[in-house]
Amino acid sequence: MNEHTLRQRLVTLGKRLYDRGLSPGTSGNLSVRLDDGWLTTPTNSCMGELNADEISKLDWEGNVLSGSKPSKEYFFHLAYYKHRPEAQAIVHLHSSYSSAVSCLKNVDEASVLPPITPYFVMRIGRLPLVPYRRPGDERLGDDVARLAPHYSALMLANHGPIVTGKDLDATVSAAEELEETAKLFLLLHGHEYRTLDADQIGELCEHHGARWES
Ligand SMILES: O=C(O)[C@@H](O)C(=O)COP(=O)(O)O
Ligand SMILES: [Zn+2]
Repeated sequence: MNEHTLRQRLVTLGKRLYDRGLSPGTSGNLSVRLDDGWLTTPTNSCMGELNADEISKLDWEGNVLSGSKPSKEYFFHLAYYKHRPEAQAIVHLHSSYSSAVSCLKNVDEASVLPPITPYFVMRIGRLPLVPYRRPGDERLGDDVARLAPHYSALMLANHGPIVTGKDLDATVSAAEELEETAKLFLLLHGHEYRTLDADQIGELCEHHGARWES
């Protein structure tokens, strides 16, 4: 897709996330790679009301080339792109169930959600917890740089998820699926439940390119 189409797609998908209640108020940010830089949502923008012409365009040093002032967290998007070449797009949300899970005590910090469904394993994989930092704290860029080569998605403690993917549409879909998995996980609280076993996960890795190694 060319830049013009991707700008329109950011507007459409931002509205979809907002309308589904996954990005309340002015929370969250989206970005996508271009051949000559990358696009991100402006800081303090409402995902439901993005304007294609105001979307910020940056270079690979983080300089703004056009558009409005970018997300204050442009630096963790940049870190993900630099350290995970296959990441073509990034979605950060404050979606309720995922954010609720990000606040739980005693979660497995190697993956805050267990492998309860195939789709979660295939589209997200292991989801490590990133220790809490104030939103906008540039040390988040270092955290992301360290983890990006190994994980397609991260959970920011007491905040929300960051999801990457092979293109913008796939990344938004994966973020939606993550939210559903977080919801299932919380619904299962207090119940005995199965997780996928090592053989079942291995099969997903073999047939669908999933990754679940520690
Ligand atoms: O939680 C925050 O403040 C940010 O992580 C966020 O979601 C929105 O920040 P901007 O992208 O700067 O609007
Ligand atoms: Zn946030």
